Amino acid sequence: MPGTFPHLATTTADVAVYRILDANLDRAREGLRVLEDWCRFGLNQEDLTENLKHLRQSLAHWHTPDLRAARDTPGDRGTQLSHPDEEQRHSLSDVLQVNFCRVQEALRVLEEYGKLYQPAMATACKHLRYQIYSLESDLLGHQRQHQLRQAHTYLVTAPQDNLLTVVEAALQGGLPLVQYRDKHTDDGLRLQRAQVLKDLCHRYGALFLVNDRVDLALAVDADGVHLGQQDLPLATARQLLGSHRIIGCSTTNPEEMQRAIQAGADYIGVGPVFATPTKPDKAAAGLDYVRYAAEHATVPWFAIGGIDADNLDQVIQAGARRVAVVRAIMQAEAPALSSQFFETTLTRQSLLSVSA
Ligand SMILES: Cc1ncc(COP(=O)(O)OP(=O)(O)O)c(N)n1
Ligand SMILES: Cc1ncsc1CCOP(=O)(O)O
Ligand SMILES: [Mg+2]
Repeated sequence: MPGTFPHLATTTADVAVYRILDANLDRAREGLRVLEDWCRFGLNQEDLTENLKHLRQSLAHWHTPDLRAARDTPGDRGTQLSHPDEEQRHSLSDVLQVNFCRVQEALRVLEEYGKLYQPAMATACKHLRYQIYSLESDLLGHQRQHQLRQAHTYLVTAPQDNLLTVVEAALQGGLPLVQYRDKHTDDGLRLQRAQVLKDLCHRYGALFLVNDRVDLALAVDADGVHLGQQDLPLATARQLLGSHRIIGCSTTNPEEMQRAIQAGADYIGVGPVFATPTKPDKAAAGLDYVRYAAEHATVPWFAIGGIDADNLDQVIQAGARRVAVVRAIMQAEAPALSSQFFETTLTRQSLLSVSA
Protein backbone atom coordinates (compact mmCIF):
# COMPACT_ATOMS: atom_id res chain seq x y z
CA MET A 1 0.00 0.00 0.00
CA PRO A 2 2.71 2.55 0.89
CA GLY A 3 3.37 4.85 -2.02
CA THR A 4 0.46 3.44 -4.01
CA PHE A 5 -1.48 6.69 -3.92
CA PRO A 6 -1.26 8.23 -7.37
CA HIS A 7 -3.38 11.34 -7.78
CA LEU A 8 -6.24 9.15 -8.94
CA ALA A 9 -7.26 6.31 -6.59
CA THR A 10 -6.76 2.94 -8.29
CA THR A 11 -7.72 0.21 -5.78
CA THR A 12 -10.87 -0.20 -3.65
CA ALA A 13 -8.82 0.47 -0.50
CA ASP A 14 -7.42 3.63 -2.08
CA VAL A 15 -10.93 4.86 -2.85
CA ALA A 16 -12.08 4.07 0.69
CA VAL A 17 -9.17 6.05 2.18
CA TYR A 18 -9.91 8.94 -0.19
CA ARG A 19 -13.57 8.90 0.93
CA ILE A 20 -12.52 8.87 4.62
CA LEU A 21 -10.20 11.83 4.06
CA ASP A 22 -12.87 13.71 2.09
CA ALA A 23 -15.56 13.08 4.72
CA ASN A 24 -13.34 14.15 7.61
CA LEU A 25 -12.11 17.25 5.85
CA ASP A 26 -15.78 18.19 5.47
CA ARG A 27 -16.51 17.29 9.11
CA ALA A 28 -13.59 19.34 10.44
CA ARG A 29 -14.33 22.37 8.27
CA GLU A 30 -18.04 22.31 9.13
CA GLY A 31 -17.28 22.07 12.85
CA LEU A 32 -14.81 24.94 12.62
CA ARG A 33 -17.43 27.06 10.84
CA VAL A 34 -19.94 26.41 13.67
CA LEU A 35 -17.36 27.54 16.24
CA GLU A 36 -16.23 30.49 14.13
CA ASP A 37 -19.78 31.82 13.71
CA TRP A 38 -20.44 31.85 17.47
CA CYS A 39 -17.16 33.68 18.06
CA ARG A 40 -18.16 36.18 15.36
CA PHE A 41 -21.87 36.71 16.02
CA GLY A 42 -22.25 35.55 19.64
CA LEU A 43 -19.07 36.55 21.41
CA ASN A 44 -17.97 39.35 19.03
CA GLN A 45 -14.45 38.03 19.51
CA GLU A 46 -12.48 39.14 16.45
CA ASP A 47 -9.23 37.33 17.37
CA LEU A 48 -10.93 34.01 18.00
CA THR A 49 -12.96 34.39 14.79
CA GLU A 50 -9.82 35.13 12.79
CA ASN A 51 -7.99 32.16 14.35
CA LEU A 52 -10.77 29.74 13.50
CA LYS A 53 -11.14 31.13 9.97
CA HIS A 54 -7.38 30.63 9.43
CA LEU A 55 -7.58 27.02 10.66
CA ARG A 56 -10.55 26.39 8.37
CA GLN A 57 -8.70 27.84 5.36
CA SER A 58 -5.56 25.77 6.18
CA LEU A 59 -7.67 22.64 6.05
CA ALA A 60 -9.27 23.69 2.76
CA HIS A 61 -5.79 23.58 1.22
CA TRP A 62 -5.77 19.77 1.63
CA HIS A 63 -9.25 19.24 0.22
CA THR A 64 -8.09 18.47 -3.32
CA PRO A 65 -10.20 17.47 -6.37
CA ASP A 66 -8.99 13.85 -6.25
CA LEU A 67 -10.33 13.49 -2.68
CA ARG A 68 -13.62 15.12 -3.63
CA ALA A 69 -13.87 12.87 -6.70
CA ALA A 70 -13.98 9.81 -4.41
CA ARG A 71 -17.17 11.06 -2.69
CA ASP A 72 -20.17 8.73 -3.01
CA THR A 73 -22.90 10.14 -0.76
CA PRO A 74 -25.70 7.92 -2.21
CA GLY A 75 -23.53 4.90 -1.46
CA ASP A 76 -22.64 6.08 2.03
CA ARG A 77 -24.34 3.75 4.55
CA GLY A 78 -23.49 6.19 7.34
CA THR A 79 -25.80 8.99 6.22
CA GLN A 80 -28.80 7.20 7.78
CA LEU A 81 -27.04 6.55 11.09
CA SER A 82 -27.93 8.83 14.01
CA HIS A 83 -27.93 8.88 17.82
CA PRO A 84 -30.40 10.59 20.20
CA ASP A 85 -27.55 12.70 21.59
CA GLU A 86 -26.99 14.07 18.10
CA GLU A 87 -30.55 15.27 17.75
CA GLN A 88 -30.60 17.88 20.49
CA ARG A 89 -28.35 20.45 22.16
CA HIS A 90 -28.97 21.57 25.74
CA SER A 91 -27.18 24.89 25.51
CA LEU A 92 -24.79 27.06 23.59
CA SER A 93 -21.90 25.59 25.57
CA ASP A 94 -23.16 22.17 24.49
CA VAL A 95 -23.04 23.25 20.82
CA LEU A 96 -19.47 24.50 21.27
CA GLN A 97 -18.33 21.39 23.18
CA VAL A 98 -19.84 18.99 20.63
CA ASN A 99 -18.28 20.82 17.68
CA PHE A 100 -14.87 20.99 19.31
CA CYS A 101 -15.07 17.20 19.78
CA ARG A 102 -16.18 16.77 16.16
CA VAL A 103 -13.24 18.81 14.85
CA GLN A 104 -10.71 17.07 17.13
CA GLU A 105 -11.96 13.60 16.14
CA ALA A 106 -11.94 14.47 12.43
CA LEU A 107 -8.39 15.84 12.67
CA ARG A 108 -7.28 12.65 14.40
CA VAL A 109 -8.78 10.55 11.58
CA LEU A 110 -7.16 12.81 8.95
CA GLU A 111 -3.81 12.42 10.71
CA GLU A 112 -3.98 8.61 10.77
CA TYR A 113 -5.25 8.01 7.22
CA GLY A 114 -3.24 10.96 5.93
CA LYS A 115 -0.09 8.94 6.71
CA LEU A 116 -1.17 6.59 3.91
CA TYR A 117 -1.99 9.41 1.49
CA GLN A 118 0.46 12.27 2.11
CA PRO A 119 2.58 12.32 5.34
CA ALA A 120 2.74 16.12 5.12
CA MET A 121 -1.05 16.20 5.48
CA ALA A 122 -0.87 13.96 8.55
CA THR A 123 1.67 16.27 10.16
CA ALA A 124 -0.38 19.37 9.31
CA CYS A 125 -3.51 17.84 10.86
CA LYS A 126 -1.60 16.90 14.02
CA HIS A 127 -0.46 20.52 14.45
CA LEU A 128 -3.99 21.79 13.75
CA ARG A 129 -5.37 19.43 16.43
CA TYR A 130 -3.05 20.85 19.09
CA GLN A 131 -4.03 24.37 18.07
CA ILE A 132 -7.69 23.41 18.50
CA TYR A 133 -7.05 22.07 22.03
CA SER A 134 -5.67 25.42 23.20
CA LEU A 135 -8.36 27.33 21.28
CA GLU A 136 -11.00 25.28 23.08
CA SER A 137 -10.02 26.42 26.60
CA ASP A 138 -9.67 30.00 25.33
CA LEU A 139 -13.12 29.98 23.76
CA LEU A 140 -14.63 28.26 26.82
CA GLY A 141 -13.22 31.06 28.97
CA HIS A 142 -14.81 33.73 26.76
CA GLN A 143 -18.10 31.82 26.76
CA ARG A 144 -18.12 31.70 30.58
CA GLN A 145 -17.51 35.45 30.79
CA HIS A 146 -20.27 36.02 28.24
CA GLN A 147 -22.70 33.92 30.26
CA LEU A 148 -21.68 35.69 33.49
CA ARG A 149 -22.39 39.11 31.96
CA GLN A 150 -25.78 37.89 30.72
CA ALA A 151 -26.77 36.51 34.16
CA HIS A 152 -28.94 38.60 36.50
CA THR A 153 -30.02 36.01 39.07
CA TYR A 154 -27.51 34.02 41.10
CA LEU A 155 -28.70 31.19 43.35
CA VAL A 156 -26.39 30.48 46.29
CA THR A 157 -27.53 27.11 47.58
CA ALA A 158 -28.24 26.15 51.18
CA PRO A 159 -27.78 22.59 52.48
CA GLN A 160 -31.28 21.09 52.58
CA ASP A 161 -32.77 17.69 51.77
CA ASN A 162 -34.51 18.86 48.60
CA LEU A 163 -31.40 20.64 47.27
CA LEU A 164 -31.40 18.98 43.84
CA THR A 165 -35.17 19.29 43.36
CA VAL A 166 -35.08 23.01 44.16
CA VAL A 167 -32.05 23.71 41.97
CA GLU A 168 -33.53 21.82 39.00
CA ALA A 169 -36.84 23.66 39.37
CA ALA A 170 -34.99 26.98 39.50
CA LEU A 171 -33.01 26.02 36.38
CA GLN A 172 -36.27 25.16 34.64
CA GLY A 173 -37.39 28.68 35.54
CA GLY A 174 -34.41 30.10 33.65
CA LEU A 175 -31.84 30.45 36.44
CA PRO A 176 -28.49 31.20 34.74
CA LEU A 177 -25.99 30.93 37.62
CA VAL A 178 -25.61 28.61 40.63
CA GLN A 179 -23.13 28.55 43.52
CA TYR A 180 -22.86 25.45 45.66
CA ARG A 181 -22.42 26.70 49.25
CA ASP A 182 -22.20 24.18 52.09
CA LYS A 183 -20.00 25.03 55.04
CA HIS A 184 -20.33 21.93 57.21
CA THR A 185 -20.86 18.74 55.20
CA ASP A 186 -17.93 16.33 54.95
CA ASP A 187 -15.78 16.65 51.84
CA GLY A 188 -16.75 13.29 50.30
CA LEU A 189 -20.41 14.28 50.23
CA ARG A 190 -19.61 17.83 49.11
CA LEU A 191 -17.58 16.46 46.21
CA GLN A 192 -20.42 14.17 45.17
CA ARG A 193 -23.03 16.93 45.43
CA ALA A 194 -20.83 19.39 43.55
CA GLN A 195 -20.44 16.95 40.66
CA VAL A 196 -24.19 16.27 40.46
CA LEU A 197 -25.02 19.98 40.64
CA LYS A 198 -22.45 20.87 37.98
CA ASP A 199 -23.85 18.25 35.57
CA LEU A 200 -27.38 19.50 36.28
CA CYS A 201 -26.45 23.15 35.68
CA HIS A 202 -24.66 22.36 32.42
CA ARG A 203 -27.67 20.33 31.23
CA TYR A 204 -29.68 23.54 31.53
CA GLY A 205 -26.93 25.76 30.12
CA ALA A 206 -26.25 27.46 33.47
CA LEU A 207 -22.89 28.30 35.02
CA PHE A 208 -21.83 26.38 38.13
CA LEU A 209 -19.46 27.77 40.77
CA VAL A 210 -18.29 26.44 44.13
CA ASN A 211 -18.25 28.52 47.33
CA ASP A 212 -14.89 28.84 49.15
CA ARG A 213 -13.26 25.63 47.90
CA VAL A 214 -10.87 25.84 44.93
CA ASP A 215 -10.00 22.14 45.28
CA LEU A 216 -13.64 21.09 44.92
CA ALA A 217 -14.08 23.48 41.99
CA LEU A 218 -11.10 21.88 40.21
CA ALA A 219 -12.17 18.34 41.13
CA VAL A 220 -15.54 18.73 39.39
CA ASP A 221 -14.28 21.04 36.58
CA ALA A 222 -16.61 23.80 37.79
CA ASP A 223 -16.92 27.07 35.90
CA GLY A 224 -15.35 28.84 38.86
CA VAL A 225 -15.21 29.61 42.55
CA HIS A 226 -16.51 32.29 44.92
CA LEU A 227 -14.04 33.53 47.54
CA GLY A 228 -14.71 35.44 50.75
CA GLN A 229 -12.36 37.72 52.61
CA GLN A 230 -11.15 34.82 54.77
CA ASP A 231 -10.73 32.36 51.92
CA LEU A 232 -7.69 31.71 49.70
CA PRO A 233 -6.17 34.91 48.25
CA LEU A 234 -7.57 35.56 44.78
CA ALA A 235 -4.10 35.47 43.20
CA THR A 236 -3.55 31.93 44.53
CA ALA A 237 -6.95 30.81 43.32
CA ARG A 238 -6.17 32.31 39.89
CA GLN A 239 -2.86 30.39 39.76
CA LEU A 240 -4.74 27.17 40.44
CA LEU A 241 -7.84 27.80 38.30
CA GLY A 242 -6.28 29.68 35.37
CA SER A 243 -7.71 32.54 33.35
CA HIS A 244 -10.48 30.50 31.72
CA ARG A 245 -12.49 30.04 34.89
CA ILE A 246 -14.52 32.58 36.87
CA ILE A 247 -13.45 33.87 40.28
CA GLY A 248 -15.92 35.89 42.32
CA CYS A 249 -15.20 37.74 45.54
CA SER A 250 -17.33 38.84 48.51
CA THR A 251 -17.14 42.54 49.39
CA THR A 252 -18.88 44.53 52.13
CA ASN A 253 -17.26 47.98 51.64
CA PRO A 254 -15.42 50.16 49.07
CA GLU A 255 -11.95 49.09 50.24
CA GLU A 256 -12.76 45.41 49.78
CA MET A 257 -14.32 46.20 46.40
CA GLN A 258 -11.28 48.03 45.10
CA ARG A 259 -8.93 45.29 46.41
CA ALA A 260 -11.02 42.53 44.80
CA ILE A 261 -11.18 44.31 41.41
CA GLN A 262 -7.46 45.08 41.47
CA ALA A 263 -6.75 41.43 42.30
CA GLY A 264 -8.63 40.41 39.16
CA ALA A 265 -12.05 39.32 40.40
CA ASP A 266 -14.38 38.51 37.48
CA TYR A 267 -17.37 39.59 39.57
CA ILE A 268 -18.06 40.68 43.16
CA GLY A 269 -20.75 40.10 45.74
CA VAL A 270 -22.06 43.35 47.28
CA GLY A 271 -23.58 42.89 50.71
CA PRO A 272 -25.11 41.77 52.92
CA VAL A 273 -27.58 44.46 51.77
CA PHE A 274 -30.01 43.58 54.56
CA ALA A 275 -29.36 41.54 57.73
CA THR A 276 -30.04 37.89 57.03
CA PRO A 277 -30.35 34.73 59.12
CA THR A 278 -28.52 32.88 56.34
CA LYS A 279 -25.36 34.73 57.31
CA PRO A 280 -26.05 35.89 60.86
CA ASP A 281 -22.40 36.77 61.59
CA LYS A 282 -22.33 39.58 59.03
CA ALA A 283 -23.78 43.05 59.70
CA ALA A 284 -25.80 44.63 56.90
CA ALA A 285 -23.80 46.88 54.56
CA GLY A 286 -27.08 48.57 53.57
CA LEU A 287 -28.39 50.11 50.36
CA ASP A 288 -25.70 52.81 50.50
CA TYR A 289 -23.11 50.21 49.54
CA VAL A 290 -25.35 49.10 46.66
CA ARG A 291 -25.46 52.73 45.48
CA TYR A 292 -21.67 52.92 45.82
CA ALA A 293 -21.28 49.74 43.73
CA ALA A 294 -23.64 51.09 41.06
CA GLU A 295 -21.39 54.13 40.77
CA HIS A 296 -17.96 52.55 41.09
CA ALA A 297 -17.93 48.81 40.33
CA THR A 298 -16.06 48.11 37.09
CA VAL A 299 -16.87 44.38 37.00
CA PRO A 300 -20.24 42.59 37.11
CA TRP A 301 -21.64 42.69 40.67
CA PHE A 302 -24.42 40.92 42.52
CA ALA A 303 -26.24 42.48 45.44
CA ILE A 304 -26.71 39.81 48.12
CA GLY A 305 -28.18 39.47 51.59
CA GLY A 306 -31.81 39.38 52.66
CA ILE A 307 -33.08 40.05 49.11
CA ASP A 308 -36.53 38.80 48.12
CA ALA A 309 -39.45 39.68 45.85
CA ASP A 310 -40.76 42.24 48.33
CA ASN A 311 -37.61 44.35 48.61
CA LEU A 312 -36.20 43.77 45.12
CA ASP A 313 -37.53 47.13 43.93
CA GLN A 314 -35.55 48.96 46.62
CA VAL A 315 -32.38 47.14 45.57
CA ILE A 316 -33.06 47.98 41.91
CA GLN A 317 -33.74 51.62 42.79
CA ALA A 318 -30.34 51.68 44.51
CA GLY A 319 -28.79 50.62 41.20
CA ALA A 320 -28.50 46.83 41.33
CA ARG A 321 -29.17 44.93 38.09
CA ARG A 322 -27.93 41.54 39.37
CA VAL A 323 -28.83 39.82 42.66
CA ALA A 324 -27.69 36.69 44.51
CA VAL A 325 -30.19 34.97 46.77
CA VAL A 326 -30.41 31.94 49.04
CA ARG A 327 -33.80 31.76 50.80
CA ALA A 328 -35.83 33.58 48.12
CA ILE A 329 -35.34 30.53 45.88
CA MET A 330 -34.27 27.74 48.27
CA GLN A 331 -37.36 28.30 50.44
CA ALA A 332 -39.74 29.34 47.65
CA GLU A 333 -43.08 27.55 47.23
CA ALA A 334 -42.28 27.51 43.52
CA PRO A 335 -38.51 27.91 42.87
CA ALA A 336 -39.08 27.99 39.10
CA LEU A 337 -41.47 30.94 39.37
CA SER A 338 -39.18 32.71 41.82
CA SER A 339 -36.19 32.36 39.48
CA GLN A 340 -38.27 33.46 36.52
CA PHE A 341 -39.53 36.50 38.45
CA PHE A 342 -36.03 37.65 39.44
CA GLU A 343 -34.49 37.00 36.02
CA THR A 344 -37.24 38.69 33.97
CA THR A 345 -37.54 41.66 36.35
CA LEU A 346 -33.79 42.30 36.44
CA THR A 347 -33.24 41.65 32.74
CA ARG A 348 -36.03 44.10 31.87
CA GLN A 349 -34.53 46.69 34.22
CA SER A 350 -31.11 46.21 32.63
CA LEU A 351 -32.50 46.73 29.14
CA LEU A 352 -34.40 49.83 30.29
CA SER A 353 -31.20 51.22 31.83
CA VAL A 354 -29.24 50.63 28.61
CA SER A 355 -31.89 52.29 26.45
CA ALA A 356 -32.36 55.22 28.90
C1 LIG B 1 -22.21 36.26 45.32
C2 LIG B 1 -21.79 35.98 46.72
N1 LIG B 1 -21.45 37.00 47.52
C3 LIG B 1 -21.06 36.75 48.79
C4 LIG B 1 -21.02 35.46 49.27
C5 LIG B 1 -20.54 35.18 50.67
O1 LIG B 1 -19.60 34.17 50.65
P1 LIG B 1 -19.50 33.20 51.91
O2 LIG B 1 -18.40 32.22 51.68
O3 LIG B 1 -20.81 32.66 52.22
O4 LIG B 1 -19.07 34.18 53.07
P2 LIG B 1 -17.70 34.92 53.12
O5 LIG B 1 -16.65 33.92 52.72
O6 LIG B 1 -17.82 36.06 52.15
O7 LIG B 1 -17.58 35.36 54.55
C6 LIG B 1 -21.37 34.41 48.40
N2 LIG B 1 -21.33 33.12 48.84
N3 LIG B 1 -21.75 34.68 47.14
C1 LIG C 1 -23.90 34.05 51.43
C2 LIG C 1 -24.17 35.45 51.80
N1 LIG C 1 -23.25 36.42 51.70
C3 LIG C 1 -23.65 37.63 52.08
S1 LIG C 1 -25.28 37.54 52.64
C4 LIG C 1 -25.39 35.87 52.29
C5 LIG C 1 -26.60 35.07 52.55
C6 LIG C 1 -27.77 35.53 51.74
O1 LIG C 1 -28.85 34.68 52.06
P1 LIG C 1 -30.36 35.15 51.85
O2 LIG C 1 -30.54 35.42 50.39
O3 LIG C 1 -31.17 33.99 52.34
O4 LIG C 1 -30.55 36.37 52.69
MG1 LIG D 1 -16.44 32.24 51.79
